[in-house]
Amino acid sequence: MPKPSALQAIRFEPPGTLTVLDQLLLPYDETLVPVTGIDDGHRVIKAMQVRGAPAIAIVAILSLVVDIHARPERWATASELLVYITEATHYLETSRPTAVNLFEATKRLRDTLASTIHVHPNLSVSELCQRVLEFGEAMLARDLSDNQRIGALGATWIQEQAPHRAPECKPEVPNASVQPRSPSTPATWRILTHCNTGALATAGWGTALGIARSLFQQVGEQLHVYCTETRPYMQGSRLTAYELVHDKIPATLITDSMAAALLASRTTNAIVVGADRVAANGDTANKIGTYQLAVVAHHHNVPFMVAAPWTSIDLTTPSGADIPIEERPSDEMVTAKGRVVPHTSSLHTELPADARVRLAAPGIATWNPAFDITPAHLISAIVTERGVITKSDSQATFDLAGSHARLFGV
Ligand SMILES: CSC[C@@H](O)[C@@H](O)C(=O)COP(=O)(O)O
Repeated sequence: MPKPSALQAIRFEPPGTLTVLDQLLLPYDETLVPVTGIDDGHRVIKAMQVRGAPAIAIVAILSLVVDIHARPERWATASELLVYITEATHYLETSRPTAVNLFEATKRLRDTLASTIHVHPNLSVSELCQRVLEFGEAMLARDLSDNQRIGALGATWIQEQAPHRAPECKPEVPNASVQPRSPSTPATWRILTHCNTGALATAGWGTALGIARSLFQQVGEQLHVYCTETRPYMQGSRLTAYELVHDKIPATLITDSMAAALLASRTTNAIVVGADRVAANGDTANKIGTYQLAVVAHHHNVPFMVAAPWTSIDLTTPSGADIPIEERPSDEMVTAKGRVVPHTSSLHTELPADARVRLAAPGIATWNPAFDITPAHLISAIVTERGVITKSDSQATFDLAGSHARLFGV
């Protein structure tokens, strides 16, 4: 089990104690929220107190673990418990629709338990509860090891494949979080990332941000990470910046609208993002704003990398057109309600509270998709824990079913 750290989104003490870091309050407040069962699990996922494709799946399953261990006397047989688990996992699936990790984990759990009971018809309720606990603990351990593998593979790929930066590049934007780099010393390696894909979105280390961590381990201060704010939830300014400052990785925050100007003014080795669902042809659903970064990367001939464990790859979904895109409530876009206020003015304190969290004119209509689809032809590489998957420039899509067969030896 990974040792507790300030960045640990999920804290589980087997078999029945689960808390999550309330990410609506970061970076200003580190509050742990207890998750005592599937209702709490559904609520913290839907409200985005915990978020990130892998973390959503892990918290859903662990909320079921604590739920069934609370009062196992509710069931007389393992088969009765399996009925409850089946209903509970389908309920947890209604929390958020896009990240496939949740559906992969719930289906795999149901199939595993049904097979177990078929082979061991006399399994007791407590023995089945134990199997669910082991399943959840294995998810935590596997996600962390997957991320560290993705980080190492991605960092190596960038150093081997991404264009080395010209020395005459402009220096980095001054960086307050570590010893300010002398203006005349530009970084050797520069990457841009979007949303939050670090320890706060996973069991630890992270996927795209895991690549940044691994690259920092290898090249140190010669790395400079640029992260976008990622409106409207602000995963970048509130969470990724928090992780980068915590790890003392040289970094600069930019607004979402600055990405094209950054690539136009500073040679960037790669744009590295995560994924909520990668379709069989490589089309990728990720945080809203990812698609436009891929277009900008293509225009500037910058490698565009998707970092995703195989639990985020959905071979049953043929293309991006088939991926459900979550729409979030309007007030999450036009107010800071429910999360820390990104721009609380110290002036005008006489205004009513609502006016101080309102970010748009009352009455304006909104469109608030939480994700968008990046077509496979804009993606240079998909970094998985089993290997980096690429395609020739003449290929518009990936053959991920073929990659899976090759990498898993099936
Ligand atoms: C390793 S996290 C990968 C993705 O889940 C991440 O990039 C993302 O889009 C998160 O969206 P969120 O809405 O914060 O759950």
